[in-house]
Amino acid sequence: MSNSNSDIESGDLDVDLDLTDPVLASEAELAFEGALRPKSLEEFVGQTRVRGQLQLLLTAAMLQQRTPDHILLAGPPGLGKTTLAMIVAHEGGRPLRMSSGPAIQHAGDLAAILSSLVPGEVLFIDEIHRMARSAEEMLYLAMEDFRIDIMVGKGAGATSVPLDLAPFTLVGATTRAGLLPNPLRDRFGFTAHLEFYDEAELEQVLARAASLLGLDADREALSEIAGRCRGTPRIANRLLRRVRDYALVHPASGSGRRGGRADLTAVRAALELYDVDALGLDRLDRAVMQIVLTRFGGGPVGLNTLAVSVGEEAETIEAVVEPFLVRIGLITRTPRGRVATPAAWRHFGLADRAPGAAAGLPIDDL
Ligand SMILES: Nc1ncnc2c1ncn2[C@@H]1O[C@H](COP(=O)(O)OP(=O)(O)OP(=O)(O)O)[C@@H](O)[C@H]1O
Repeated sequence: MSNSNSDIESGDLDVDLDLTDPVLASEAELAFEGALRPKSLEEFVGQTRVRGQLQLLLTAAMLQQRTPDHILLAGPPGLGKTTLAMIVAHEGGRPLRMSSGPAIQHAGDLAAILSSLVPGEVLFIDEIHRMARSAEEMLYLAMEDFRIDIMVGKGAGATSVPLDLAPFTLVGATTRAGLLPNPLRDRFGFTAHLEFYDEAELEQVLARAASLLGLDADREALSEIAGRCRGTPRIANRLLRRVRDYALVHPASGSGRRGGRADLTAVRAALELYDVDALGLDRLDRAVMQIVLTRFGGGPVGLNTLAVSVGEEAETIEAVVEPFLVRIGLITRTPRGRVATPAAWRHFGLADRAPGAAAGLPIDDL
């Protein structure tokens, strides 16, 4: 994909309300996202520990002239797993094949991919926890011995024919590392757990994206977006684009710049329009919190009940919504379900309805 500014700018002013789901993102959003992907570990912002570990792994492989060990990237969506897989291929000058767990529903799907890999190729399997069990078992042997056994024929006459594969590096990505069977997890030479980004790192991501977009953005404008993007670069970049739209439509007076300037006023107005609150909660986050607080009196609420109540997949709640709500201290996970914290009651202006409030307890003591 080309990385020129004109390519990035060609998808102007499409309106996309979804800020978290990559599947539902418009084509223009995906093109925009792709154009902003860092191409090297040096350009990749944050995740310092993981970057250092990956750098070591790739350099050692290069010095020994072998394919790097298999790598598992775990963490919530939008933190850079696909980007890192591309960097692993790019840094080593290796070709990259991309697939995903849901696309591998039979061992034959995987055999077709594995048998056509060229030596040294990087195979990226996104959502690897959703691959069919039969394919998973084929992958064990492929990862360990670069070999698979293909079954020929059926019933009593079936025989297994070994097939040697070209050496390759598997990069698996998952939002649910806990769902991977141990034999698969153990075959990765390195597992990276990606963390949410802090605000300083997100400001760097945003400054880079603004410069690639040719957008004149104030430091305080970027800092405001950084505080509202759920610790996630993908959301940071999408919010920046909405802010750019706003600045285009409402150019700041006297800026003298075509397309306007992204200042604090533009950021606040754009984020209000798109329903992103001061903590970065979007509509789904708020719907989840409202259910916990008002329908279940603060909890505990089980994951499935929560998912049904907001009309979402339990997996989306668990992988996308919950980690962020836990991280910013609005809910805690207990063995009996999700429970709202005092901070949640306060954030939603419901402190007087919190359990114990009627007895006059201060909210922090609840
Ligand atoms: N560390 C980073 N520095 C700069 N930009 C980043 C970084 N991490 C992610 N991004 C940006 O965020 C966007 C989303 O990243 P990416 O697609 O790699 O996330 P992901 O973890 O693979 O998400 P998913 O699990 O949904 O596939 C990319 O366009 C990329 O530009």
